[in-house]
Amino acid sequence: MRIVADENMPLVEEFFGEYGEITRLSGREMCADQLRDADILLVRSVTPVNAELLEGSRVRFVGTATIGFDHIDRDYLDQHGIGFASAPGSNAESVVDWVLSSLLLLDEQDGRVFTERVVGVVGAGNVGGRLLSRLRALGVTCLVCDPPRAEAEGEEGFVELDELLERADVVSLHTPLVSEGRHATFHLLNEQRIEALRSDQVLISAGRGDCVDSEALKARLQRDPGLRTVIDVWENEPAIDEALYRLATIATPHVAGYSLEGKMLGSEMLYQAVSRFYGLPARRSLGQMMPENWLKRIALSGRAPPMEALRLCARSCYDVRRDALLMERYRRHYGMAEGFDLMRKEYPLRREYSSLRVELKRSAGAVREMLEHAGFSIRDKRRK
Ligand SMILES: NC(=O)C1=CN([C@@H]2O[C@H](COP(=O)(O)OP(=O)(O)OC[C@H]3O[C@@H](n4cnc5c(N)ncnc54)[C@H](O)[C@@H]3O)[C@@H](O)[C@H]2O)C=CC1
Ligand SMILES: O=C(O)C(=O)[C@H](O)COP(=O)(O)O
Repeated sequence: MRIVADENMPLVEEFFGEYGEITRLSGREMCADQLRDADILLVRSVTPVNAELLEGSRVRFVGTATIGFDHIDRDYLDQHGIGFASAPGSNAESVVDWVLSSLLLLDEQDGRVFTERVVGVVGAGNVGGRLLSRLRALGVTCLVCDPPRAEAEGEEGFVELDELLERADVVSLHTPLVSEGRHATFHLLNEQRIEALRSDQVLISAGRGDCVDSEALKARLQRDPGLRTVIDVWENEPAIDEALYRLATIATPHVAGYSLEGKMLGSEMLYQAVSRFYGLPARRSLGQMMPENWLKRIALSGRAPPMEALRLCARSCYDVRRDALLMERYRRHYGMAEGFDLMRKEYPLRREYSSLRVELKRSAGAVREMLEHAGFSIRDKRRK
């Protein structure tokens, strides 16, 4: 079999090597001519997979190593009997780490503690749901807006979007991009809703760029820089609006989900899907390939102040500041569009909070609880 895969997908050779011959291509530049004799196509979010790309090819299976699949024309695949898989949940923990790191950075900027803010989560699926679990465990008051879930599960525990926007101190967007239908999310945050936000609120956008009307957001921020924004996903990536970029409080180039764990799991999920589709054995597993975090452990005394300990562990593992500074460096060297993509291609190693072992005595109640709830792996401190 001939397998064509995005050049930015890890472990393709390791997983798929025994299934066939692998060709690596740039995801943004992939075109129909390159797929003529391909059987399996493995993409990430930057490749629109549709009639234009697939017409005339013999592709029988398409996999995207991402959670979102708004770049895939599912109807076309169904109509042509082409198998499909995405990687649900693969990098959800990574996005949650990115949100927590951003909240901690905002705390530093304005001398508050995020656990005292009301956080509104819009879209409570794999990402939003895990964010809610960690925040609630940390004692944060949360509001949830997810109309599809509210319809299926009952209204209790859910609020309308406009109520959430009014009541939350922090609004965190985690919806998929859906262009049509009752629950469409294209410009879910439209001009009217953006205008209604208070100057003391924080808007976090980590779903898809098109869920927010970026022209309206830019106009609002130009008039009122008080409103703070943490933006990972943008309209027109990679050629994003530089003025909006400059107005954002924290800006990253669609890397919230870029932990090593998240990217590798995405590849493994596609390997398993291909194995099921073709009835081939799946002999490899991620466990054999996931390296240990080079920061093996942090040992803390039970006297560590919980919030200080959380900041220290979070910064040691992943600090969103690194990515914001790096994005600015890439932009200055290469320009926005090229820099945006190059940073994603050359993204430095990043591990999830769960990969960091924190050693604490069993009796270290409050600090132990806080770190565990934030997502770190807690181990009992050994006696000397
Ligand atoms: N910034 C990044 O690097 C990443 C971004 N994403 C984006 O985040 C999105 C969400 O990811 P998951 O939580 O894993 O997806 P999911 O499919 O598990 O959950 C999405 C949730 O959004 C809800 N939803 C749908 N329409 C809605 C609406 N109009 N208003 C409120 N909620 C609505 C759904 O009911 C569902 O519960 C992905 O589709 C992807 O576009 C995902 C991973 C990384
Ligand atoms: O999983 C998703 O959905 C994402 O948004 C990915 O993290 C995006 O990564 P790329 O596919 O753009 O490398």
